[in-house]
Amino acid sequence: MKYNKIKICGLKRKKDIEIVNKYKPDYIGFVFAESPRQIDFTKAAELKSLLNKDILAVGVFVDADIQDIVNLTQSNTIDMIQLHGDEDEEYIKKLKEFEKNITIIKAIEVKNIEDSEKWNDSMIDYLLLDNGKGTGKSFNWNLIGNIKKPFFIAGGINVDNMEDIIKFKPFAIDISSGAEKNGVKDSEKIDLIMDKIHNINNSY
Ligand SMILES: O=C(O)c1ccccc1NCC(=O)[C@H](O)[C@H](O)COP(=O)(O)O
Repeated sequence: MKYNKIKICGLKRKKDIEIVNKYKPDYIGFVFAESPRQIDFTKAAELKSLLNKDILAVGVFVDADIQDIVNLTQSNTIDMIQLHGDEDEEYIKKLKEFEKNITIIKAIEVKNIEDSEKWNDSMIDYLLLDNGKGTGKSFNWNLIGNIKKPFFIAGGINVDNMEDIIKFKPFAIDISSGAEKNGVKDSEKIDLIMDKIHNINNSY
């Protein structure tokens, strides 16, 4: 059976953790890059200690210092890495050398078909196809190429377009703005999103 996973990104309050512990997405994201959703290392460690152990925490970085990423991994503040900047294969190789078991998601802004296909032979574990960085806007889904890596789809996803996205066979879908009301994560929206994914997964 195909099982579509969900990542809810940009958590920064205790209340957000209470919400995800209730609805249990597969992944949550802590954004360490500059953003209205930015969280510092100390707060992320505190929130991770409250997070249900079945939910994996993804650290979202933009061209960050590799040592910071390694420290956050070794302290178990994060379980996976999402690189959302201009990180190249050399950077990824270095990260894997520091931390052999690290799981890396490389986020890219999709502007043409080659954008996604050029990561097929990379050391990354997953690709994340996005419009930008938490923009709340979609990219042109017809530009999803012949991707060999399992991939997340992000960018402007919400409860109303989830079914359309699933047709492109992502490993997971990633939602941030679509799970917010007045700039913060919203319990009702996350409830609807999780309900929708359960219905989709049960329909196979
Ligand atoms: O969310 C941010 O503000 C952000 C800032 C800097 C780098 C990455 C960021 N977000 C990464 C994500 O994984 C978001 O979930 C993804 O871009 C989708 O966001 P949205 O379009 O708002 O659903």
